Order: sequence, then C-alpha cells, then structure tokens
Amino acid sequence: MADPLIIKICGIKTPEMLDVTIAAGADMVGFMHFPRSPRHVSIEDIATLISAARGRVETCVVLVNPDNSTVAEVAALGPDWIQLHGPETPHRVAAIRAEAGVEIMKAVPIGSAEDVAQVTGFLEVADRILVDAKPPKGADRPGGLGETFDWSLLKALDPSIPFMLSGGLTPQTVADAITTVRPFGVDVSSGVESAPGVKDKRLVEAFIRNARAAG
Ligand SMILES: O=C(O)c1ccccc1N[C@@H]1O[C@H](COP(=O)(O)O)[C@@H](O)[C@H]1O
Repeated sequence: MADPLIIKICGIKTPEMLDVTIAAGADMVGFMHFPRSPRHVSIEDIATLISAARGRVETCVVLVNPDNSTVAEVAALGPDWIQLHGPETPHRVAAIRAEAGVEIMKAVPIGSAEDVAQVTGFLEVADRILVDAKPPKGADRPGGLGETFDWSLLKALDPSIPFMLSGGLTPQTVADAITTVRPFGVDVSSGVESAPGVKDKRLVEAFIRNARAAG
C-alpha cells in the first residue's frame, strides 16, 4: 500500500487555530519565525504552541537563513522539524542539522529545470525536501506568497525521492496537484487564509478534506 499523504498547514499563530487544524486532521503544523512574514511568531509563542501540539501533531519551525544562535534557541524548544526556507547551501544545511539535532526539511525554490537539479545536492544533508515556487524578483520574503509553479518540471526528479509540494496550493487546487504530481506530502499557508496571516477555519478544513480525498 502507498504511504499515506502528509498534510502540513503552515503559519499557525494561535492555540485556537492549532486546535482547529489538529481537529481537521493535519499531520504537521508549521510555525514561522521570520519577522518579515505576516505569520511571524516569537520564540516565546512558538514555545507555547509546541507544548500545546506535542503528542498530537508533528511540529515544524520555519526559518530563513538562520544564524547559529537562532538555530540553538529553536532547537531547545523541541520541535520535530526545522524547515529551512532561505538560500542555505548544502554545507550550511548539514551544519544546522548537526547543531540542532532535529530533522531538517529543506525548501528548494523551483522556476526552471536548473532549479530542479539543485534538489540532488540536499538529499544527503536534509531529511526531507520541500519544493516551492521560486519567489518573483523583488519579493520581500522567499515563501508564503501564494505563488504556483509549473509542476511538469518535477517530472525530472527521481521518482524515489519523497518530496513535499508547496506553492500557492488552495482547497480548489490541492486534489489536482496530488493526482498530477503524486507528492509524498502537501504544504499550504496563504491558500487557507482570509487575509495575509489570518487562517480561516473553513478553508483549512476544506483543504484537508480535499487533499485526503485525492491522496
Ligand atoms: O509564510 C511565509 O510568510 C513564509 C515566509 C518565508 C519563508 C517561507 C514562508 N512560507 C512557506 O512558503 C510555502 C508556500 O506557502 P504558500 O502556500 O504559497 O503561501 C510554505 O511552506 C510556507 O510555509
């Protein structure tokens, strides 16, 4: 039997939305720690959210090119995963994994066949790969922009690589994404919001329901 689809809802900011997301059936939740993001949460609030989530759902803290002290601070909170969503090199990802002692998900921005080829460099140093749309030039952050990309580029990936798919997914598009791309998991942030940084219960529930039906 195929592995069950992993569903990650990213950008959770409050215990109330954490409860909604768990009740809706998410496998993993993401907490953003990046001040330019409308989903940014402080280390103190992430500590509270991780404590509330422990044993109920996998937790992931999303960082962008973090320095060593941020990695240490986040690792001390005991998340299941750290997601690296910046321009970290394979060498830096390996160093962060060694320092944190936490599973690492590396986001790789995709806009061309050359970008897809970059995935190979992270296979040895990350525990999971997340493919996301390459942000448009001038964007103030590297993700969470609701941007999609040409999924057919992913045909060049070795099919044995279990990757997560993100980038502009919504309750309306997630089923098509799953049947077309056949990812190991799906990840969404802005597609389940009513405004930037404001999660919508009904959109979260619809996303998970539609993903489960397709996966
Ligand atoms: O959500 C953000 O603001 C963000 C900021 C910096 C790096 C990553 C960010 N979000 C991640 O981007 C992908 C795709 O998001 P979307 O569904 O297209 O909105 C997802 O992994 C978010 O966690």
